[in-house]
Amino acid sequence: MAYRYRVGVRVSRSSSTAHVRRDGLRSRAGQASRTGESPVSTSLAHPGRGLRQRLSSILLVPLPTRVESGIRSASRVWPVRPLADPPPASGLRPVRGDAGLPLLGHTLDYIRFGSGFTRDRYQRFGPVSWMGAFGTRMVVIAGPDATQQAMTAEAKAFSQDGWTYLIDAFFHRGLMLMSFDEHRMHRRIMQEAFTRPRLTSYTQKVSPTVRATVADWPTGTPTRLYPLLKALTLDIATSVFMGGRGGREDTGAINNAFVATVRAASAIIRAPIPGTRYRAGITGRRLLEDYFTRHLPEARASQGDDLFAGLCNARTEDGEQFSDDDIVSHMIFLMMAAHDTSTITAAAAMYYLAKHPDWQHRARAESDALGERTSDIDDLESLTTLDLVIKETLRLVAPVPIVMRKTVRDVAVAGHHIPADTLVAIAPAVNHFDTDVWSTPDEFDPARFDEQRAEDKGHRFAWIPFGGGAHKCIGLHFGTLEVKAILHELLRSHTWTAPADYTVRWDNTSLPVPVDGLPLTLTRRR
Ligand code: HEM
Repeated sequence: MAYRYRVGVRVSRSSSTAHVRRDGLRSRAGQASRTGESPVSTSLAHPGRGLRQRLSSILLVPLPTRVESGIRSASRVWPVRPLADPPPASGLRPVRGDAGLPLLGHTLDYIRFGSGFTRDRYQRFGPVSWMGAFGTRMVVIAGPDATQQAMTAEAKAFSQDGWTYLIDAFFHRGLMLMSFDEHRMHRRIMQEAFTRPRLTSYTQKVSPTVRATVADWPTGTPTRLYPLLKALTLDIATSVFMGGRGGREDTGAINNAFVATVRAASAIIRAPIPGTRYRAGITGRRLLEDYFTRHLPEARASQGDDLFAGLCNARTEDGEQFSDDDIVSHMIFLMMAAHDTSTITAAAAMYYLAKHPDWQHRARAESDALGERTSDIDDLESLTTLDLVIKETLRLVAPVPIVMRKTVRDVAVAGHHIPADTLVAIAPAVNHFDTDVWSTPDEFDPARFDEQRAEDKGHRFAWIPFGGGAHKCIGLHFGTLEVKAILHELLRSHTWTAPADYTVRWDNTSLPVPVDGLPLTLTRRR
């Protein structure tokens, strides 16, 4: 990779080829420089091109409120029908819902309105409904009671094949795609790579990467923070997950492969036709398999304290361990599971802290009190204000707003009959706004999580950004620590602001990402 931007900044000192342009755009294999395009010229200062970049999809074009609510109402015009008749004398009700547009169903409504759309349907149909989406029909389960029932009491009726439908082609044999006994066995082995001593070593690697990276971030002008954070979390993953192995390879290509696999999950055309998102996802998967397979022998031979070596050496008391193929598949899934979710959380937290300077100030006071030293796991765990801020951020912007399942037999949820072999989307993000649990749920109010108010304790399934039951996120502690380390370092080194009239919009094409890359203005403190 022997190209340079005319005006650009190296974002990371730890990755050799990961370049991010001054406006926060990650390089796409040097395209911009080869075409002679100045990176700064693509910044917010140039409305024409900026517009194209800001609108990640034509579906997300901001519209006047009247038109927005018109589009929302249009999603309600379709005839409502029962999904299937309940067994006679069962006392169960049919699941009601509608198919939406031919083929597309309600896919476009979801992309545009995200959890706003699922909240609408919850109000309209209650905790169990069905809709057409992603070329098929799916039941949506939402609300704390129904979610709890599906994820715990009736969990045996739900396999992970709902995920298989959406992402198996790209995340084949990731832990989240496994069900029942096989899942239990793989999870037991993987748990060995997530013990407290291992988390301590992973966390140790995060702060130095963050410190080195954010020192180079542009200041004094609106900068798209999301791509910068995404590059940073990829650098962190390279260090924590790979122990620096492969650090000299084209991290830009690896990043693009991840982006392609994640985006392909919600592709409307679900066949590998050239030029489609789906095809790009398949190509990305191949590249990632090749990448991890190449580095596997070295990771196997090492006793390293990175996650890759951790998976290679993980062994249960009964001697169960992963095969080479397992490790490659688990690494691809883990990198994806950790990378986007942490980036979204860090970006959303930065947004809320910009909009609520009182909380930024309060969190900074705690970070400053820790002093200059590189924070370890105990330091990060002591940052209680950031705890509240991160919890509230995960409530308002759940990085995984729906989790997928498939029924393996007929099952009753909240008194509704769901037939066997039905695709199911459980919607945690709806629970996060339930007015039975949360006061003024649309407001950013981190103190709702403090010991006095403890609103989250109102229901076991009120706050479930990491899911619940057997598949609850295995990386929830590491994910939280990573986001904390990023915010902690940023609070110490910078302040940041957003214009008073700025409101972020989220693109829900796959996991939620800020449509405009999140332009915030950083100011260096020292
Ligand atoms: C803020 C960060 C994160 C969020 C919000 C998040 C969210 C979730 C959710 C909702 C699930 C449940 C999926 C389901 O029920 O089907 C899940 C599962 C999972 N997550 Fe995370 N995650 C985060 C970070 C991480 C990190 C850092 C890692 C790895 C280092 C990770 C690895 C996994 C794995 C392996 C699973 C599958 C668990 C299983 O099926 O047993 N996640 N995550």
